[in-house]
Amino acid sequence: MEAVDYLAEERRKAEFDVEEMKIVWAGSRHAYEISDRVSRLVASDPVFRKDNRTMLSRKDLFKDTLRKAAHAWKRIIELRLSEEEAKTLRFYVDQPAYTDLHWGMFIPAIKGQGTEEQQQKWLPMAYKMQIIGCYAQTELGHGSNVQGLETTAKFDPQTDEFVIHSPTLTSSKWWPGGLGKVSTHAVVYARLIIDGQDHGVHGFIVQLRSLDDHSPLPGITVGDVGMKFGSGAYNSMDNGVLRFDHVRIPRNQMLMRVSQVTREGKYMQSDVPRQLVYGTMVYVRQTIVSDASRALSRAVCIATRYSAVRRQFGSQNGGPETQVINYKTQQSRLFPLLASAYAFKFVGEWLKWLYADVTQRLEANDFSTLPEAHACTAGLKSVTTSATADAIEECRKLCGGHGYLSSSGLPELFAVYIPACTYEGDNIVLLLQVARFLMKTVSQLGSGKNPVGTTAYMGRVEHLTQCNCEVQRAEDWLKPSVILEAFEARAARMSVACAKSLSKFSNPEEGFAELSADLVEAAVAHCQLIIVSKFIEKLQQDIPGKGVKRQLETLCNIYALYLLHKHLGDFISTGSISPKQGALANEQLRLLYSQVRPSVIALVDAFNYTDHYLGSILGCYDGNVYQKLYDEAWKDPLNETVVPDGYHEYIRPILKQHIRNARL
Ligand SMILES: CCCCCCCC/C=C\CCCCC/C=C/C(=O)SCCNC(=O)CCNC(=O)[C@H](O)C(C)(C)COP(=O)(O)OP(=O)(O)OC[C@H]1O[C@@H](n2cnc3c(N)ncnc32)[C@H](O)[C@@H]1OP(=O)(O)O
Ligand SMILES: Cc1cc2nc3c(=O)[nH]c(=O)nc-3n(C[C@H](O)[C@H](O)[C@H](O)COP(=O)(O)OP(=O)(O)OC[C@H]3O[C@@H](n4cnc5c(N)ncnc54)[C@H](O)[C@@H]3O)c2cc1C
Repeated sequence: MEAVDYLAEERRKAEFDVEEMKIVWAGSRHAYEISDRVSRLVASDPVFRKDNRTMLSRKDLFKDTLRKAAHAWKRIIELRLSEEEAKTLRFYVDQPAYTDLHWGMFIPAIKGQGTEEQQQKWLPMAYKMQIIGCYAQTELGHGSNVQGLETTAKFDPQTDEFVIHSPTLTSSKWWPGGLGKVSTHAVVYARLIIDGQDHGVHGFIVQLRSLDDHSPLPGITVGDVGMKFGSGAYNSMDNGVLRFDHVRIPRNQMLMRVSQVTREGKYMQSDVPRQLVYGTMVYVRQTIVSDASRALSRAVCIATRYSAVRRQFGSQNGGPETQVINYKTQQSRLFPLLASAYAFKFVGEWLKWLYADVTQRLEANDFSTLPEAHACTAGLKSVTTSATADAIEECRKLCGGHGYLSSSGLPELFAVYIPACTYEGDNIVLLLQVARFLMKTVSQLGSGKNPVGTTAYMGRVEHLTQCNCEVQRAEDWLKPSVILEAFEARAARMSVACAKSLSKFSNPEEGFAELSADLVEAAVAHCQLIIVSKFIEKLQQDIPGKGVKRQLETLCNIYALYLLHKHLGDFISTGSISPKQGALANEQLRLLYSQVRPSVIALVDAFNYTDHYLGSILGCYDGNVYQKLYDEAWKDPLNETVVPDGYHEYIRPILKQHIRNARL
């Protein structure tokens, strides 16, 4: 059999209806149709070509990004694309650009923190891209500690203006995407100072560049922070540095939904919580969870298809060697990642719902679910991005040597993805926020206030800290109630243990710092419980299509039992399960790998990714890997000449040195 036929043969083995699974993956038939149409539109447009991206110089890459962003905007207008279609277009264009921050943070910041009047003034211009904005929060000296920002906004009652200033080197804004070379405006986070009194960090709309010739306005120093990790990758983005030298803006450019400054310089707070100033981050963290499933599914699609094509060892009587996907070690590394991609997809959908719900409540001045929304977005952002970053690297290794080639698509995907563990909140810092939320929840148990939402399980803490797992045979691990209780017991016991240890410290903050590593582990256990439980909830829905639900059940079990195996120490040391039950879970996991094996190619086909989007020779749909790798090699600039540039200067003199030496 030719390499090109391997995937066709695999597709024949699928035990479910792939077309129906495509709809489940997309979220709805409507979303599937949009995704399918727009991905083909992008793939067939030469402006969106990206196969040469990693070869471009920084300047050429940046100009290419500007061209793509302008072309995308033109197509959005010409084709009258809806918001959903435009977002899908951005996703398939697959090149980080200033527009991500304009649409993803600048506009949401004004929507979430601006008054009605401010929204009416700024949003129409932003929607038409008559102004382009970014989100300027982080500084050279402070990122995680938002309260520690140094930029100042002093109110000048004489002129009814704020004076924005960078008092120190460390107060220089540093990192904001789109700031370096493109943004005309920014939402700038600065300390509000009135009459010498510091009112903490607030958001201000500041114009940075002229709308006529794009030059920085007086008092503004702005530029790009420089090359980042990897070739291509996030270097298409102009992450920027910005300093203010007493820049004046009108008073009405402070975002005033949360607090206001009057003409007389009086500081007033609305009855909305101060934390709404952080609202844009909650919004973006929620979108990052869905992005994790996209990046992970892309890497998994590449590694799965290649693993079915690649053969090593095991040839019998001159027959073909074994497909590497049939090695149990390959399966135990790859299949949990496939299951994780589906798990992150469904938890991302749920988080989107949670965010919509909290937004609706906020509009009605109900702030009760804000702390949970913060904890869920922070925790799930952290857990899904860390797992995805590790998984992309694992997929590279699963593809052996060829995974290290740029044309595999994996090195660039890794380089572009890993900052997700840092931006929108360093993952450890965010898990500590979840831990604070959990410790608060535990401390309130027994106070008559029942925990709700994702911490509702804590309401059964007495049972969960005493219950015994009922598993006696491997197949008992297939019961959703058994899996759920094991994950709930582990999470509850880890939180309770941390709370007990904390109570021994006379200074709770000192205790929190001392125990922070354990607290992070408790937070991870809680977040993994959320992901597992949302996957199980998804399966309670009506899911049509032959064999679709069954495949999803298998994936859900793989995801849960893989986590259980990986964190066996937690489960056993908390007494949530016994060592024997841990061994039975692993036995069941092996059986599940065999069960899902015939369908794995179809399960990655269900992502419905075009070859253009995947950007990988190893992952192409037809599986014609070797011919494509061979052809691609000859396109490298080094192969433009047979004898390389530099031969006469640097190679020939070495090769000929014996002649020179002989003459001496
Ligand atoms: C191959 C091509 C592929 C292309 C792929 C491209 C993909 C592109 C996808 C996406 C694009 C994304 C682009 C990303 C751009 C990045 C942007 C940024 O990074 S913006 C900057 C983000 N910065 C941070 O996240 C900073 C992190 N720090 C904080 O959030 C906070 O300071 C804190 C650490 C959470 C809190 O610190 P602190 O302890 O000082 O807290 P306080 O401020 O005192 O507040 C304490 C109380 O407030 C509650 N709280 C905190 N945060 C929130 C919140 N966000 N919402 C609600 N409540 C909050 C906290 O719980 C405390 O409550 P109580 O205990 O007092 O009740
Ligand atoms: C590609 C990229 C794009 C970005 N885009 C933007 C943007 O558009 N706008 C913007 O404003 N910002 C942006 N940022 C900045 C980003 O939000 C910050 O880098 C991020 O919040 C982390 O902050 P930091 O750099 O200060 O890390 P630090 O907080 O300095 O982290 C350094 C180390 O210290 C640890 N640490 C810090 N605090 C604690 C603690 N309390 N307890 C335990 N450990 C701790 C961290 O875990 C980490 O290991 C971007 C960053 C990147 C990389």
